[in-house]
Amino acid sequence: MATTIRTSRQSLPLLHVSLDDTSTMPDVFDADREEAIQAKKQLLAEQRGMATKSNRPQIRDDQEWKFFDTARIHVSGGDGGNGCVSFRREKGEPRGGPNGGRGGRGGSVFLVCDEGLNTLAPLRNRVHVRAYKGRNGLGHGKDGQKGRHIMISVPPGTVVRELHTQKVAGELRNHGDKLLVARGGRGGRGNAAFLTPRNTAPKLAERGESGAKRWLAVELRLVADVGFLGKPNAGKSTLLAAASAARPKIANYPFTTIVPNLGVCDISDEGAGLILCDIPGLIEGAAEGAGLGPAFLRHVQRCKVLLHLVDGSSEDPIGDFETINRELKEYDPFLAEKPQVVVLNKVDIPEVKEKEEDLINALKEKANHSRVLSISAATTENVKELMGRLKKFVMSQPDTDLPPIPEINLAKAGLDFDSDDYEIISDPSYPGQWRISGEYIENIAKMTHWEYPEAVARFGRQLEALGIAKELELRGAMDGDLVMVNEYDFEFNSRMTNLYIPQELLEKEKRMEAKANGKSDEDDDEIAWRPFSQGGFLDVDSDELVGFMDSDEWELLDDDFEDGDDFVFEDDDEVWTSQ
Ligand SMILES: Nc1nc2c(ncn2[C@@H]2O[C@H](COP(=O)(O)OP(=O)(O)OP(=O)(O)O)[C@@H](O)[C@H]2O)c(=O)[nH]1
Ligand SMILES: [Mg+2]
Repeated sequence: MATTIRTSRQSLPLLHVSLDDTSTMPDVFDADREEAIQAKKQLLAEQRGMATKSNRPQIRDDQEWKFFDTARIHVSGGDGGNGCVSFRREKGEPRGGPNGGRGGRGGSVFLVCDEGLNTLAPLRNRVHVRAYKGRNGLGHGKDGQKGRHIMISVPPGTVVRELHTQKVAGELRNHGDKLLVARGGRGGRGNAAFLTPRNTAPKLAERGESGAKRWLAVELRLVADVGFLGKPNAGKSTLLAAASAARPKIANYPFTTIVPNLGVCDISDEGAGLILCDIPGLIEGAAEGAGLGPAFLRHVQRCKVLLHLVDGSSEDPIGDFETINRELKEYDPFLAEKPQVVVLNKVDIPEVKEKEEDLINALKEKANHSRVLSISAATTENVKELMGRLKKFVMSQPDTDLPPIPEINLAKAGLDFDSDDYEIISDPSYPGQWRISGEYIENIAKMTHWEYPEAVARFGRQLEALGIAKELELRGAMDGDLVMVNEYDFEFNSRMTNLYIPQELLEKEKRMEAKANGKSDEDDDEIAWRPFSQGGFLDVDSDELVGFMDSDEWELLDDDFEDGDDFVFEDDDEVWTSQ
């Protein structure tokens, strides 16, 4: 079978535009000639249905493409910097006091309410949001710098939930409202913090606490005073355009509006400042999801008053009115309870004008109140009057619409979790093995530097203090059993003392003691002055820094900060004290 291979040459004639063919054009000045060429180019392109500068659709400016009212984002607070192990070294004082500084706190992630926004579109482009790490502590008692916070701007009316539990964490309603959604980790304490009369040369420090990490479901409920309701084509967008500077799309077909439009009333002094929200029209079956409207109904949940627009030129205006109210009741009884103002539209049309009085009376009867008015959104007849009355009515409404009650506090990180909240899991088919899970204990394990015997011993004391050691014993744990916390494991020891001190370190310790007592020999000396990370101790005349991580970590941290960045310091940053 013969296959046709499309070569570029084959497609060439299609694309080729003969610009040299100016024979049909009059011989004119260069500038004109240029213009003529452009005109011809455009003509050719248009004939072929190609997009040109002038006929290209203006997608960029189309608000409808930029409107998003839901988003999912993953936020992570920066990890705290690690504490540092270092000792003061001075001539004549070979073993000075500990002076390792504390790691800086990691930056946090905040959502901040910005009234200049009315869509969650920016969050769609940025799914993972990370705050900056705190820097590691340094010698000379210097604490590491704090990591920078990250602020995410969201529009008023943004409701934040934890995705996993769907619990509400809060709502950002007013400009400047701030919600902490992922706290940065605390910095680990340096060895200076572990100085006690009994231990004057603590060789331990903490790793930084990890920042909180979670997925969030973010949802926008526009905040407006008046929400428009009505069938498609009733003239809702026309009314919004008549009363405000908003310029929504208006056309004589249903579902012209496909996203909510907000406008601030700027006609008549009485109505000025009223925030109006125009949403897509509702149709029969909306409660079951028909049409576009239902998805947008939550945007009018925050409104104090609903403006129910009835198209006077419809075949059955009263039927329309009833349909909408029925659908509303079925879809969301809370919305159906909201006070309505009923407006008969299109009274500029003579046939409508004729029926105006009857329709108004019928609407009053069906609505069971007298807040019924006729207007023409197209000619703006009575629109000023309507806005003035609307504003008065809105002002008279009580502030019953409270923001959702927060059900979960996202301000917690690592050690803010309840220390009693742990679980000991054992499997009879694996005797002698125990797994401990719980946010608090897992964080403590993460903050322990397992290479430092003293740090491991301290972890043991913490297990004891939390009652976990006791609990293990009660459940039958024996000395030498395997205990696991996350990826860390160690041997159970009912006293939880001297956990896992490797033999070589113990020997080194002895040599140090011997040296301090003046009993060292040449060989020991050499070992003693090697850096701690290489198995030795400290240098003579300078601070010996022992970073917890290998040197890669330091370089990585440096990259996290750009020159000239200013760091945000928190006033309430607690300082840990040694126990
Ligand atoms: N004669 C007359 N026509 C009107 C009036 N108000 C709106 N219209 C026309 O009705 C048609 C629909 O108007 P829209 O404002 O787009 O209606 P809508 O309620 O926003 O419709 P959807 O967005 O589809 O829900 C347009 O052709 C408007 O010009 C009015 O007061 N008088
Ligand atoms: Mg519309």
